[in-house]
Amino acid sequence: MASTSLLNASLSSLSPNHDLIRRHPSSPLLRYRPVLVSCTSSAEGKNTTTPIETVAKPRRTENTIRDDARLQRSTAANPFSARYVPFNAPPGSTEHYSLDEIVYRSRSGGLLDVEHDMEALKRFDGAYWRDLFDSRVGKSSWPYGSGVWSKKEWVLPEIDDDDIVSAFEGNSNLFWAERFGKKFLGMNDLWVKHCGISHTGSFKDLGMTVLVSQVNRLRKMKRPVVGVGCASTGDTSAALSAYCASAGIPSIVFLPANKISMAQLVQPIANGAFVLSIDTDFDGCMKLIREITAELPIYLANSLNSLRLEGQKTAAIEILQQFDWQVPDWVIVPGGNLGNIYAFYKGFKMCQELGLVDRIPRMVCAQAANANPLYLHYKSGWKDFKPMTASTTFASAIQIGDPVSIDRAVYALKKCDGIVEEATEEELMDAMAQADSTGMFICPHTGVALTALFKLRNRGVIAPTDRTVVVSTAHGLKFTQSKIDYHSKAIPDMECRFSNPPVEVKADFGAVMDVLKSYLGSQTLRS
Ligand SMILES: Cc1ncc(COP(=O)(O)O)c(C=O)c1O
Ligand SMILES: N[C@@H](CCOP(=O)(O)O)C(=O)O
Repeated sequence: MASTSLLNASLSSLSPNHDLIRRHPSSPLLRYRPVLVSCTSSAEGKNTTTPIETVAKPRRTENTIRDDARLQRSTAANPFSARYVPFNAPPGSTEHYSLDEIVYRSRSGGLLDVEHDMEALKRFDGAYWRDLFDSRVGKSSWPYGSGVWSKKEWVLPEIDDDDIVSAFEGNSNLFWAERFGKKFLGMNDLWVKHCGISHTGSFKDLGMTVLVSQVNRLRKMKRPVVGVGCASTGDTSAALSAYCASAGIPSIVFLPANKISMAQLVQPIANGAFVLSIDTDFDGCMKLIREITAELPIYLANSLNSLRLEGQKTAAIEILQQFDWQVPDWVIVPGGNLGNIYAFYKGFKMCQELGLVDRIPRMVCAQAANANPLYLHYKSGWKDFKPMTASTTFASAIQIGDPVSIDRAVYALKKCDGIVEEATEEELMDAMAQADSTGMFICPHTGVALTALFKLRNRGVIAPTDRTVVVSTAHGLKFTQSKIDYHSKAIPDMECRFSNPPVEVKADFGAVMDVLKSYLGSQTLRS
């Protein structure tokens, strides 16, 4: 007999809604000090030298890994740089800003992008970059033990290692979804990139390490940054508050009241952020934080700030790396404020432009049907974009109706021959339950992405043997209430076809035997 009460009892009073040291030549400073001088050049004049192991010096016990990094620092000038430029600027545009300026918008009010000196990066060939990035995986050297900072030259090349605030984020698991792919989709090459198995439980850590590191640098430069603020559906605020707390920087978070999960709410509270619970939705909070950061010395941490995307793009590079630099056919990403889909595109595109791979994957952006402005825009043939008021969705972190990165998302999807899909509440919850039943424990947003996969497989757009990666954006443990509701069959108008409620049984040998025999019998019959 199903026991809703068992599942809900302990949580009912709480839930606000349903919910390094091997010294390694991994520093580019180390690499271009001796290596550039002595390197051999290829036909195109590129450095083809691959990273060389240096002998590990015994570690002085009083040194921290930061001290070790300082000792390894080269005196040679850093050849790499980056700056802000208007996003998708017209040819001939000369507008640009130093990354040390506090600027979120171009002169015309448009989005910004971080532009790297690609000519400097191109002085090294694809094999060089592949080998360099590969040489840094799994190390504890500061800061390269981080999956983000292992790509530092492509992220924030000019920051001093001492200013970096990192939890050694990234290097997340790329899970071969063998049983899920075979059982539900007839696929043999399906993968889930678990970006949510991370310091604060979502992919936001990848961007936040970059943003908070730059803030740390700005504060040391005595720039007027008293605190860092964001609007959030729960994950950005968790990441911001953790990285700020780690660096001793005040954080301020604007949360839509009663619209985020309890696990997400408690994260900034525990990390000492100044938490404002505001009686509006995410879009209302976003509007407020933009107005407030224009008035007060609070640095904006949402993905409107293009620095964030520099960290997030490393997840795309990591996927290629984990496939030994083979390019998957499809990458499916759940979308809300729409920074991440562009970040993935940018990561893949840089790998192609710098010769690490020869093509980029097609991408799919998946939205909840209750918050689907991008989907509607796509369906209209990219005609007029209309922001909307998003309705409640179990995929609460993407309950966003007026995404700030709409232009970035459309650009990325057009460039990669991308597709936009949507998922109803029932579809996303069923997909989440199906994935969980094969050993995963995913969040509802990943359920949205899996629904998109189901639909594209059913329509024959994605073939059974296509190598496909579904990006899982948050840890399922942040969204347990939605799973409790589902498995309790406590969701109005939802069949909850894959629910698996606990069975209540008396503490009696015979009674336990009876239910077990019945269970085992049903298993035998099914196999
Ligand atoms: C768990 C989760 N998945 C997906 C997204 C969507 O990412 P983006 O806003 O970059 O589209 C977000 C945040 O919006 C999120 O928190
Ligand atoms: N899901 C996000 C929404 C805000 O997105 P951002 O990437 O612009 O910060 C959250 O967790 O707050």
